[in-house]
Amino acid sequence: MATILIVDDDFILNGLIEKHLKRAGHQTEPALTVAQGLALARSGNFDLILLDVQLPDGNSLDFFSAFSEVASAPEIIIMTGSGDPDGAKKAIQFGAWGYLEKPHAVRDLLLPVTRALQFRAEKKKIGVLPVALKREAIIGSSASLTGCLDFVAKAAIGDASVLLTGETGTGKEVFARAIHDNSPRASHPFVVVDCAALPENLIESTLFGHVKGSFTGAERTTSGLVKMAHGGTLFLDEVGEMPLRIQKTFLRVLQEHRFRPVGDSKEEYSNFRLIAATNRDLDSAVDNGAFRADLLFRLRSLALHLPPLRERKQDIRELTLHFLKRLCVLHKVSSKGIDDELIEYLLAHDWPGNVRELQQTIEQVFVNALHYPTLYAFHLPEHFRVRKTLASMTMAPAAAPHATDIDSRPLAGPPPSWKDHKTASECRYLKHLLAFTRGDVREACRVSGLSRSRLYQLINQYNLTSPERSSP
Ligand SMILES: Nc1ncnc2c1ncn2[C@@H]1O[C@H](COP(=O)(O)OP(=O)(O)OP(=O)(O)O)[C@@H](O)[C@H]1O
Repeated sequence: MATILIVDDDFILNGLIEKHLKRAGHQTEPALTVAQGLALARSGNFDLILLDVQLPDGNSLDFFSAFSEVASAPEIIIMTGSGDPDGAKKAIQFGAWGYLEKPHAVRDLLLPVTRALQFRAEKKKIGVLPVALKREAIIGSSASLTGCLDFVAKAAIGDASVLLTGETGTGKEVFARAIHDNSPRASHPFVVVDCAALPENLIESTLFGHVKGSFTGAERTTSGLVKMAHGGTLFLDEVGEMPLRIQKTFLRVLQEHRFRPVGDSKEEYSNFRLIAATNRDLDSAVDNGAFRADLLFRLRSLALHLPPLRERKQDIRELTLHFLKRLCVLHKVSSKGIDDELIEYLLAHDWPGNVRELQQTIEQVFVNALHYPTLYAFHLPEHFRVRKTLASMTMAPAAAPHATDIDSRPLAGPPPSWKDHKTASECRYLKHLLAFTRGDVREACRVSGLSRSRLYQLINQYNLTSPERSSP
């Protein structure tokens, strides 16, 4: 006998399902809304939840993780209208046990329920009932983010190498840490290697260590980052920037977990798990000969692509509240409210710098509103307000200058290829950025929303004068 929660606002259907399940010997509880369902799920000890999608107080898929993460970690079967392949796909991506089309929900009920309960019983027997994921640093409950969290839960169990891809600022490092923190290696170090910032002449020594006197300046024997990650996780950030000659060496290290410190005759061993991240298309890099196919194959045993923020705007409000709360605690000021118009502005933006850009924007808003109890759109950086004001004027959208446009003059003559145009614009933007921030890397990152390593990567790519790397 199992305990089953039925969340469906159709009172009659709910009753029919209850009757059916009770006849089969199960205990049931009905709920008519997301809120009621969540309250019951949190206070009860359910084996299974039958979850309708469209409920009076919201789409239950938006709360899927809240249902699945309650203490009893129930199986979930989604129920929705017929002919909704998207709903079915989403349900499975979220980790639902199964999917029932509503018109036949009563008729077809018992088979999936029995299977889900059998599966649960087996899980209990072999002791793999999911434990709640540690995800304090990861905010958001959109469908795509929840899918990424499911990946974290699965990836954390084993030792296979993981490749995280996604635009700058989407949270690749945050997810790498979450995999580590949820893994059996959590009590050992998480060591970050920023491949874009490795000094060319010291790469081997930084990674593998060196013995005293092996080169000028090697005053004492030092361990490298690979050794430091022994027992824990080695995180190769911006792995696409790793020079080819090191890629070859690293492939062997990855296969054998053995390496030789600079100037040493003996090999050392390190039992690390590898997670790598990149915002580059490594398949194209392989085609261009800039990245080794065999290394990519090794890195990509498990792969996760993190969606850009513009594709999961449902997370913006939650992230904003989180960043604001953190700032209030940090600066020891009482909590502040957020005006709805401000959220509208944030939702209208495309966030090329993703969560990092949102975080920096909220920091700016916080500073501008330091003495106010509520944050208003007025406190946003100027370019947000300029763009919104222009958009709301009668001006045709195409004629409205974009605040971040570098050159809004009409183009003349035959257009260059898209690639040439993109290269020229990127280079011009970088020059403008570096001149505007007088080469201050931290400021350039803040203004552009680029990460430090991505900025260096672009500076190298366009052969621009590299600013000081020592600034924090
Ligand atoms: N889901 C999230 N919840 C809370 N904070 C997040 C989330 N995703 C990213 N952040 C924050 O955004 C910032 C950028 O995240 P992170 O460095 O992990 O991105 P990234 O994809 O590794 O960027 P890059 O490719 O530029 O190195 C960090 O301050 C991080 O804490």
